[in-house]
Amino acid sequence: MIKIHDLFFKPFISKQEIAEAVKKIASQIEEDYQGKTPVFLGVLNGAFAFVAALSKEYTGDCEIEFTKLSSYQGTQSTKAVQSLIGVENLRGRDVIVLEDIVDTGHTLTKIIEILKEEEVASFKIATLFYKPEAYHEAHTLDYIGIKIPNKFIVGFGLDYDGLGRNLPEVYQLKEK
Ligand SMILES: O=P(O)(O)OC[C@H]1O[C@H](OP(=O)(O)OP(=O)(O)O)[C@H](O)[C@@H]1O
Ligand SMILES: Nc1nc2[nH]cnc2c(=O)[nH]1
Repeated sequence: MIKIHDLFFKPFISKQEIAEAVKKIASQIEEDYQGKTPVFLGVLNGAFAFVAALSKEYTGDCEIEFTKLSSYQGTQSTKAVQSLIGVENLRGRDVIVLEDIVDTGHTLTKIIEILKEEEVASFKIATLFYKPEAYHEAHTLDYIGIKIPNKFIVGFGLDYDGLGRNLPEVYQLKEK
């Protein structure tokens, strides 16, 4: 068990399980994008670890870009998702959005809205972690690493109030 700020977290997803999920997504994308050069669009800050891991497993040509939005404060999602960094130069490109986690889907919905405005050629969504019980948006997720229950997690890019992103495995909030 670990303590971050005021909360306790228990080990939940191991390094090996994460590595396997990343490899699975990389090979699915490779199969679907043969002969193409997709742009991996990482959603900062959380997706940095997933983008780094996935891009090292991906053997085809690809470009890597980042966008930054923010919806979480503490352990609660807020509805107000704001675009902070633009997504320039994506017009006509095959974009794959890389998310560390899809929870309520508010962040994703905003990103999709932006991608449509940018007139990309195509886009797909890849997420390392997915909370099906929390997701109520319409868009289908194309590549899913690991489905998890609707409980707050930290590690492998995901933070609790700024801390925990550097943990190499994932921890789940321990209920009192
Ligand atoms: O599906 P949702 O409920 O919108 O939650 C998913 C988003 O929440 C986290 O980002 P956050 O807004 O916490 O910013 P961060 O990546 O900088 O930590 C995560 O990285 C996703 O982008
Ligand atoms: N750290 C963290 N960020 C999130 N953003 C959406 N869901 C989560 C979660 O479970 N943990």
